[in-house]
Amino acid sequence: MKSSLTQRLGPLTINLDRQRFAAESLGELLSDQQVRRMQAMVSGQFTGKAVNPSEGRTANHWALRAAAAPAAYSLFAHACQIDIDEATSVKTRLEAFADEVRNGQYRTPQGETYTHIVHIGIGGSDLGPQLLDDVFTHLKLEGQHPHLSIAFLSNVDYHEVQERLARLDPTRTLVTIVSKSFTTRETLLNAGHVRRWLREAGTEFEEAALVGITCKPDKAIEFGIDRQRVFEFSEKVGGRFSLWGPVSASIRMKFGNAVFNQFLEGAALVDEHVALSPVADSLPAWLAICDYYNLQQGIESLMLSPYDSRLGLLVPYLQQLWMESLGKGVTNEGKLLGTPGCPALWGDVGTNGQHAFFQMLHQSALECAVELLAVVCPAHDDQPSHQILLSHFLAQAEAFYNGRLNTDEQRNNPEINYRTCPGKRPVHVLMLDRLSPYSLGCLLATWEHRTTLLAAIQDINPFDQWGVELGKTIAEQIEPCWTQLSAIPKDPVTRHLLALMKHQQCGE
Ligand SMILES: O=P(O)(O)OC[C@H]1O[C@H](O)[C@H](O)[C@@H](O)[C@@H]1O
Repeated sequence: MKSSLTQRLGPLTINLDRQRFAAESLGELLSDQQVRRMQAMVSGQFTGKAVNPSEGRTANHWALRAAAAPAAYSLFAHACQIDIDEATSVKTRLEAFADEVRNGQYRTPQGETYTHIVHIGIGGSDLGPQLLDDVFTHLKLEGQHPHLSIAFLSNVDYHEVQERLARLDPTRTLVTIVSKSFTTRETLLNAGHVRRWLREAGTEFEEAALVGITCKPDKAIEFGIDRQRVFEFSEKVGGRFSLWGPVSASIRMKFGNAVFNQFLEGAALVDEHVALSPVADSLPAWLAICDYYNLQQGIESLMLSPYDSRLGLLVPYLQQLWMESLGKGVTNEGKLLGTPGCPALWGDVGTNGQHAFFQMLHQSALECAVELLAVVCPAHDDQPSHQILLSHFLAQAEAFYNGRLNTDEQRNNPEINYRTCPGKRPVHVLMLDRLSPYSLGCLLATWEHRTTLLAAIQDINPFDQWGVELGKTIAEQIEPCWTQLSAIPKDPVTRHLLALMKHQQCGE
């Protein structure tokens, strides 16, 4: 066997032996120019260069972790000391407030402790904290507050609002309104619903309960949030890279600062590794190079299956990071990209996926890469069942690549070819020693660097999302058409559909 493409970083191990290329050094798969762009992306982030050219911004989400692990950064981040200081100062304020909520110093107007948090936000202001809440709750961490629960409100769907609020007591609920822009329609609408619900219990509850997390503190104050409880983060932190900072305030409150800071330290380990490794040799770079190579082979789909139920929300979280960052149509120079900027990312936990969509990946003509993630040491003591789970994990990794009955002769033999599995699916194997705040931080920061490096290889901007604007603008134009007779949708199909809906709703 050729030398193994295995790399280990802290609690994370990757293996890339099952790929379609033969190169022993992944850097060989790239041009010098691509490697230079990767270098510029890495050093640009850590030295405050405008790596987000379409918005003329730096990207300093990593400074949020530097606030928890300063030593690691002192080696390379002098140029961004101001960003680190800013992140540290808001972290200190937030830590103090989270402690006050946890230890009952910050109380309801009736002098009781808070028992619920409603976290309102969407996209980057929701997916990360939801993932953290889910994983950390499963981990049964010592720091977890015994009585504090979090309910997330993201969608603009009143069914959800009703259902979530019905289970909560407005006199003992704290509300974190999380929005980088503080203009997002869904978030402000839900915040309005929740504010009314609090007000019905008494205006004093509304005044005490609201906490704002945003880059636009003036807007949060204008909304009615006390300045003391507005926690600001930098405009240079992209929404989908923002879970490391005040966006996760509710997580600090429920699980404690020590737990959250371990999560940041896990991410800081990856930053240090990426910054100090030869650029094409870092662990995230290996993954990004495989992703790029596969795209060039026409493999435009990536199925991710974590073999651990506690990671059930990982895929939705990564879908935003990956596809909002890399789903671009042009390069930084405005040239059309010939391929998608990333494979479409989807998947579900193993072994569940094996009994649903794996069949299609084993036998159909769909070109798909496969990423399987295992947690080697479980948090329970039923070793035999974990060994069965890991056996399935290892078996699928083998089956996707080796296939079955896949010689030309077998494939063309109708007597047996219904059993043919072509194999040669590129397989990325990822293993975490165990699941912890630290290892999760390490995993998510790995994906962030993988994302920005894949962007650099292709010369695309991973930090903007202009496509998202289009639907928002059209929705703004459609909204008044429900109530104003003079407002009519411009598009004839929308006009037709709206008329049908109105008819069905009111029998017009
Ligand atoms: O945090 P907000 O400003 O409310 O934005 C929430 C989300 O809005 C948009 O959908 C963007 O595409 C996302 O990147 C962002 O995370």
